[in-house]
Amino acid sequence: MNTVSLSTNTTQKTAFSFVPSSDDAVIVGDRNLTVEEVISVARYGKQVRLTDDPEKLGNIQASCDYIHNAVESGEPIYGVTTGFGGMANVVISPESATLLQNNLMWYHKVGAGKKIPLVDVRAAMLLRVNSHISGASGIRLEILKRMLIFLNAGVTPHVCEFGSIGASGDLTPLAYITGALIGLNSSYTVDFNGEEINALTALKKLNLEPLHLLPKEGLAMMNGTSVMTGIAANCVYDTKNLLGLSMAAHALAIQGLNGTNQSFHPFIHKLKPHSGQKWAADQMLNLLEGSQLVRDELNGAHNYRGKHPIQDRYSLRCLPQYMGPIVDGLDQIQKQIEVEINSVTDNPLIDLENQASYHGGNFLGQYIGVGMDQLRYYIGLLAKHLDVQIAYLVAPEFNNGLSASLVGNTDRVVNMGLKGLQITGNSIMPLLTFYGNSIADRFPTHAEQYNQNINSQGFASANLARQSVEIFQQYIVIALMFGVQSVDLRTYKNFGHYDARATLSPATKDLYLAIRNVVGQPPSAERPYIWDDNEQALDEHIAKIAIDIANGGQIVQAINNLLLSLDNV
Ligand SMILES: N[C@@H](Cc1ccc([N+](=O)[O-])cc1)C(=O)O
Repeated sequence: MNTVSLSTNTTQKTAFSFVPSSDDAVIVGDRNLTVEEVISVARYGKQVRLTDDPEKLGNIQASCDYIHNAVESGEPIYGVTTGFGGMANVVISPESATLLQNNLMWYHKVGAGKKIPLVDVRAAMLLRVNSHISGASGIRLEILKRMLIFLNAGVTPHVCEFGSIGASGDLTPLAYITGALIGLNSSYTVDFNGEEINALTALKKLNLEPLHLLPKEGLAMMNGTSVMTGIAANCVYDTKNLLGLSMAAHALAIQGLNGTNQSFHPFIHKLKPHSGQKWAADQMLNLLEGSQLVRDELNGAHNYRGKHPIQDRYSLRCLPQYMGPIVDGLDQIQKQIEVEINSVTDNPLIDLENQASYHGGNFLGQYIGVGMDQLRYYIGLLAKHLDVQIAYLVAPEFNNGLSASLVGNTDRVVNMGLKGLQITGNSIMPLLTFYGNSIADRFPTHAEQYNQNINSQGFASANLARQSVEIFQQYIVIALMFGVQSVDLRTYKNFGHYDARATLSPATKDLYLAIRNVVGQPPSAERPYIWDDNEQALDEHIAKIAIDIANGGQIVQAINNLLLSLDNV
């Protein structure tokens, strides 16, 4: 994957570098967009085209005509011939109707904090076009085309992390996108294929002239959920990868612990048939199939194991029951995000058929606010489970014969193995459960002259979700490193050599190899992943694995089948 980090002091980190893709373009307006398509554009440079359906395109112009006529006739329409928000009692004359829209940009140039990742802004632009393609917003086709020119050329407006309460949608973040698109002023900046330049210079380089917004157009651009939804689409995509990697880390740990496969028997899960639970059980069976390290008891055998209990502890035995609600919950979140992606989220909305316009509130980002609260909660649950599994692996009282802290060379008495690594993990896991706290229920009570008196905090919730995803990308690395060391040690204990390629299930062997590859340490029969403490700097391993995961590299590709199965939970 052609991605490198493009972070500066003031841009939040998320790997991205624009490389236009030669794959078929994503078409906006022919059918609903999926999260997958949004990602292909936002992260992987897939080109975007507008539908050529004449009716759709005609409706866009017709909605502009509707607004034009309303202004001419002085019809009262919110935000077109009135002021904004709690000042919607102010009457705006036809002469001031254009000024009103351009002024809207100015008093929303109030963003604070760091810039959000470019991939989130790219997703937001795609979603804004997709929202306007319905012809209910009164915005010119020319502006939609301009957003696609920006997307297809890798030109991305800078947007700040603070400034939206997710109530009128993302007013301020979208104002930054709009200001750059129309070249309102040279203080708007963009990332032009890796270079930071002002919006006016960017327009020149693209052979575009600055544009003046017409009545309703500023409001149509800013009044919506596109930025928070773009962030949410990126987050749900990453979280599904992380869910897959969590399953794979558990599969390594189960093999390291010499667990049984019996707890995943279809008979058990047929009798409690939640779809997420069944998915987790089936996938765990796939992940363990053919392993020489598990106790193969699918035939109903229960073998006494001396001092060890006859059945596994809960973090192994109840894995499908614990994972199930998380799997189902993420699926539900993705479905809701996809509805939001394909929604018209501004106000007022124009009903061409009846030549009417309606005042409503589709800009309220509550689905995203609540959805991202839940996503962070699920990440916390995933992290907690992995933390338990690591604790299980390092404790000789419980780990079925492995060394304390998974020390490789036990003859070197000063070796403490993965003890420090566990503590790093312990320092992260509580943060992730903390991030699981909700924010959608903590909104300010007096927002904007009491007009936006309920608000979703969807933008903040999505920004927190991105942070949680990035932290979890570090945490999963630690779980995977424990998994790799544990299967090497188990292989030695049961077979007298350290090369787990020979003993792992085929489904986890690829992942194991990808990890060994990324850290530059191929498997060997002579020694496990970590032998003596002073032979490697584990922080370098953490960084390498984390980058590979964030970029969707070979470690994520190694579990591709598992990830694909998530589409059919
Ligand atoms: N989402 C608001 C639009 C809006 C509200 C407030 C403001 N504002 O500037 O306070 C601007 C725009 C509505 O359609 O009612």
